[in-house]
Amino acid sequence: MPIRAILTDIEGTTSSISFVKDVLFPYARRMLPGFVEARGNDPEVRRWLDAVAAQNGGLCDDRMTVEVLQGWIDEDRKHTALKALQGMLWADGYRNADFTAHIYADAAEALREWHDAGIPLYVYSSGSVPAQRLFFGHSSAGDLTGLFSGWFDTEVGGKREAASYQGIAEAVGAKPGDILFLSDIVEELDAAREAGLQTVLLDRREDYPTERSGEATHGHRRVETFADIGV
Ligand SMILES: CSCCC(=O)C(=O)COP(=O)(O)O
Ligand SMILES: [Mg+2]
Repeated sequence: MPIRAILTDIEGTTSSISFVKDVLFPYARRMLPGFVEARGNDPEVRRWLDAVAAQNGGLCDDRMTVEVLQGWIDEDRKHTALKALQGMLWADGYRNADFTAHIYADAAEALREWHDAGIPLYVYSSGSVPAQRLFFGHSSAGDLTGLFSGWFDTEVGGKREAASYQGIAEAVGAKPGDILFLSDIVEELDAAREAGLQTVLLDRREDYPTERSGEATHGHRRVETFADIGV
């Protein structure tokens, strides 16, 4: 089947899980209390703090809200409010060069090749769109933002829901069957396949030391690097 657009996940797909879990999440956890104290009255920050407080019975003061958010970071909750706040926190880290976003060399190379071949590239991650732009703008392979034609986060819907992929196909103006979705999570690939997208499972040894095979792949084509995708 022809591929007219490629949609990619980030964590575990273009980039290592350990960079997100061992660098980005601890940074956000550490910086959160000072950030809320300094910027808690900015409307863009307040909006998300209030959303978290409302979800917890509306009785939270900021200190309690910070504790709730730190708990969500520990649980790796993909909550839109947490992801929006994390994006704001990481902006400082990238600006101060506290870290550079990890991208697998094979992913950077393939993304450049596909872009040069005229294939539109899109990102779909639980990380907020501003966080995605920061990530690819400060990556170990340089500023890759120019390679992408569009960005999607959980504002379009959850990554395990078929409707999200239908929404993305409509937004990019392509037939679902012409889009290839890349992810390390089989439940995300299941949802994309249900919406009619083509799928490939990234099964990177660094992220998943035990190879996923047989039933664990849910019938999705499996590769270990972007070089094996063969678009
Ligand atoms: C681009 S922001 C850092 C990644 C992140 O916060 C996250 O939750 C990654 O989720 P993904 O959907 O890319 O697996
Ligand atoms: Mg992922």
